Amino acid sequence: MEESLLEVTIEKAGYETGKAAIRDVSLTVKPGRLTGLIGPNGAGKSTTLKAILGLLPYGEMSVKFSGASDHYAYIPEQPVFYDTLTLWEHLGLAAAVYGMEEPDFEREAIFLLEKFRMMEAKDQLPGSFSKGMRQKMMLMIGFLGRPDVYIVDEPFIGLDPRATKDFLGLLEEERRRGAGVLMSTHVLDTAERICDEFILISGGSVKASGTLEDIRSAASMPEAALFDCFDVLTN
Ligand SMILES: Nc1ncnc2c1ncn2[C@@H]1O[C@H](COP(=O)(O)OP(=O)(O)OP(=O)(O)O)[C@@H](O)[C@H]1O
Repeated sequence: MEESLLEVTIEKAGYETGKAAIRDVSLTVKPGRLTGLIGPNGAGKSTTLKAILGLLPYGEMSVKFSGASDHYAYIPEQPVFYDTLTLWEHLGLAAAVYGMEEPDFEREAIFLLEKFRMMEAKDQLPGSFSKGMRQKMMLMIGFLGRPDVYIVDEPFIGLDPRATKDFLGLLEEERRRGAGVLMSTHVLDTAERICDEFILISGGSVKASGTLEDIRSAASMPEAALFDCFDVLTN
């Protein structure tokens, strides 16, 4: 069996000790594969990602990054940035945290600035950026270190169609390199196209998981789009 980059078994996790916001959520991330975490507002998607990242006060759970793959990037839904650092300085700070050598940092940072069409904004402060530009900055910081595992919380809101295409192209390249991805999203038509597997969460627990075929079986809708299965399984 193919080795997983990340194996997660959450019995219970939440924001207060003893109070579970999510329960019985298990998932794996494999090399080159994209697992989509889907579910309605308030279902527990961000909570699941935060639990995996160790950001919650309460968790009865096991999170295993296999072997050398403890090198991961978390790309949050809400951009986080320093008001006094330019885009280039943010990338430099991330590179220092990743332990990158200066020439590698400069090559990769320039590649990403060109890829996301942000070269002109390189010396600007993100406080003056649009929502989409801030989101692109978070993506660039995530891609910079070329991690083994990407944990991405709703990347599509705020990105224009061209930026979405640039992002998906780069993610595809990273998957070919062997990186695995766990991504939460509401954009189900895109999820249906790009994900290998799905975890459908509602009310803090998993309602269905597996390939699109598995989700269709769970919904008893053999030919249906993910969107329609979602509707049936979360109602
Ligand atoms: N900081 C917090 N403190 C307490 N409860 C929280 C906190 N953040 C989220 N919750 C609760 O945890 C549950 C799951 O929320 P979560 O943010 O994981 O949903 P989500 O699936 O990511 O939703 P959305 O699609 O709206 O982003 C909700 O009941 C929510 O009220």
